[in-house]
Amino acid sequence: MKQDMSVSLQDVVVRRRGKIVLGPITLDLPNAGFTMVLGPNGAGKTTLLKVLHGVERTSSGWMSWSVPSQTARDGQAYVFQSPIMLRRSVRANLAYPLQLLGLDKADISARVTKWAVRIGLSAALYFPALSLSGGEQQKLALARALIRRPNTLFLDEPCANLDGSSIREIEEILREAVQAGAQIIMTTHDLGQARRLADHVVFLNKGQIEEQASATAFFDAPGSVGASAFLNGDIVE
Ligand SMILES: Nc1ncnc2c1ncn2[C@@H]1O[C@H](COP(=O)(O)OP(=O)(O)OP(=O)(O)O)[C@@H](O)[C@H]1O
Repeated sequence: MKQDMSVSLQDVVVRRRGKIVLGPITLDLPNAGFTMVLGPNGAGKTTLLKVLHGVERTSSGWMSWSVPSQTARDGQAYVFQSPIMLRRSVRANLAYPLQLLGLDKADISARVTKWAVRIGLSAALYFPALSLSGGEQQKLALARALIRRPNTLFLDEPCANLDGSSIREIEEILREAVQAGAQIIMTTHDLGQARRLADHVVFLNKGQIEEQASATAFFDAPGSVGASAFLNGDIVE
């Protein structure tokens, strides 16, 4: 059974070299399936994802999940824009998070086999992960995150620089994860992808939340000047 992992931020501020790069942010984020964090370059999207994941030091404010913070942390996975692979085989990369969880060998083998098939890499199980193409590495990174069945998956631009067929495959895997009960909080510069996947949108501009809405409301009738400009492909002031 997946737990409902909603999160609240109150007056959260992140400073770097004395400059505010995010906040102050006050936000109640429901578990909405797919939440897209959108906004222009440098708006603070990656920083917000890292705050939510607990790996970005905040200067002030507080955050609370609807479950104890350790439970929230244990249920999270984060896939970076450039996947970080162990310098080992595809199989070792898939097995690693399950070994950390202490699962028995039979369970690990079954899950690794299932995911290798799912991402089309069953013939490459013993290849070095670093010999894979960019799209294959990204699918492997995603599988390595999903193989331990997280409640909350953070994805920072998971499809940057990938071709159309890789994007399609990755979106399908993400949809299945949400159908299975995970929530996904992700950034993308691909507005087509945001429209295809989003249930909920958080729009950031200059470190501030300018709008938060259901995907339908956001895309059909954006409520802020910045979001309208962003959706029109204009320069966002
Ligand atoms: N290590 C750092 N030191 C100082 N400033 C940083 C650092 N990393 C990011 N910033 C600044 O913090 C702000 C927010 O960056 P962030 O990466 O969160 O934005 P973003 O919306 O994800 O951008 P992009 O769409 O370009 O990935 C930007 O102004 C950026 O220049």
